[in-house]
Amino acid sequence: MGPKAIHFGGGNIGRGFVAEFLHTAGYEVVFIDVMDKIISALQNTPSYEVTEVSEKGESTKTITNYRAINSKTHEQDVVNEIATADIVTCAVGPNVLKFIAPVIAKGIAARSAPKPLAVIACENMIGGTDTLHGYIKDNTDSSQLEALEQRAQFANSAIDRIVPCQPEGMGLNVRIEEFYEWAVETKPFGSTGHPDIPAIHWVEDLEPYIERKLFTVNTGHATAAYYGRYAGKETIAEALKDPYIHGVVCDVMKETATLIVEKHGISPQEQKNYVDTIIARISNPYLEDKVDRVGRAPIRKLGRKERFIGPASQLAERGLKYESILGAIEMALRFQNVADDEESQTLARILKENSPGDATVQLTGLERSHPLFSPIVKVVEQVQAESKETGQPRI
Ligand SMILES: NC(=O)c1ccc[n+]([C@@H]2O[C@H](COP(=O)([O-])OP(=O)(O)OC[C@H]3O[C@@H](n4cnc5c(N)ncnc54)[C@H](O)[C@@H]3O)[C@@H](O)[C@H]2O)c1
Ligand SMILES: O=P(O)(O)OC[C@@H](O)[C@@H](O)[C@H](O)[C@H](O)CO
Repeated sequence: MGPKAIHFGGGNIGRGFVAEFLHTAGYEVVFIDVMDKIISALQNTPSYEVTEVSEKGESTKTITNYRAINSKTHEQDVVNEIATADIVTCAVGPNVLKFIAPVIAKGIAARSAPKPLAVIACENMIGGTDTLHGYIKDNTDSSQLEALEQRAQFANSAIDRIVPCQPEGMGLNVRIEEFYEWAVETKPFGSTGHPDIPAIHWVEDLEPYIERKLFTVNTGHATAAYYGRYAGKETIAEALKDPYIHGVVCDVMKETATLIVEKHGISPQEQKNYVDTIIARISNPYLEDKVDRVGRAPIRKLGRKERFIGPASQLAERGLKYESILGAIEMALRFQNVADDEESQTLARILKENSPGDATVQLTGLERSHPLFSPIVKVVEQVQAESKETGQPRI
């Protein structure tokens, strides 16, 4: 019998990235989700296809050897699976980590295997696994906390592959880009050694990888999404065809590059090559990645350690330029009342009900004494003024 992986989140990146590479590494994958539609499709379909699409054409892999459990209706089954698994991964979204933690805590408490469970959260966020670890500790009896640290090892990761929302009628099949990067820190595995997953790039210090990824790929991507939506574009590729938006995205990435080069000692040429690759990747017309997916959850994206405030605050602290990022933040603030995006409704409410300073604190978590605080307050004020005139931001 091969090793067993429990993966939370049978969505785009779950099926199109994590499960693909766990499968290739020889793992049986047990998908855990709360959506009946995904669970029954996974339970009733013995394989699905992951197709890489690029200008070179298409290349398809078939994924098999998986099962699926609905954690909403079969929690004890999930606990039993975790008790005998080798690895737990998740790609559920940063805001969902607190909801999956209780069942993971119960699963770890039920373990008797001598080898610790490897836990790797695969979310777009800094310290995703640390955050999940914190929630798991909150859900573990204080008498069991020492045992928890012996039974499981928690490693942060940086994960990069564009997996758009899939068109209707695709079933479980996923169309994705060819490029991928999955960096995971080695330290938490100590003398046990890390799991054997060839797709993973094991690194001692994850910070340069996660910051470079989040502050380049995701900052640029979100900038294209917010400017694109404002200009009435449907996809990121369409947005980047617009010379003005293309220029703004490049300017934003130039600013974040200054930080990446200065803070992480990456050479300017290496960072430039990285940026050029990202521009080509996000311009991929074969992906049909919608601006609403990339802009989703604007409050999360405006968070203190996230893709805009994260780099802009660090640039401001160093006295470096961040004006283009400020423009992207202004566009993010205009991502209000977007269909099926709860945070975009909350954003509209926060901007309507609060003073510019209070809204800035609520949305960004910036300290009032921070050098970035006043420039953001001005941007918030500007967007609030537009909404007052018309009842809506200028979209
Ligand atoms: N799509 C991408 O291009 C991409 C790339 C890198 C990283 N990510 C990150 O991966 C994560 C997931 O993104 P996605 O695009 O796959 O989103 P998605 O919405 O396609 O998938 C999320 C899945 O999690 C499931 N889920 C929600 N609550 C759950 C719960 N309590 N228990 C179990 N499952 C639950 C949902 O039903 C859904 O199937 C996010 O953090 C995202 O930032 C996405
Ligand atoms: O997943 P989010 O909402 O954090 O960000 C949206 C996209 O930028 C993101 O999913 C990218 O496609 C991905 O991070 C590429 O690796």
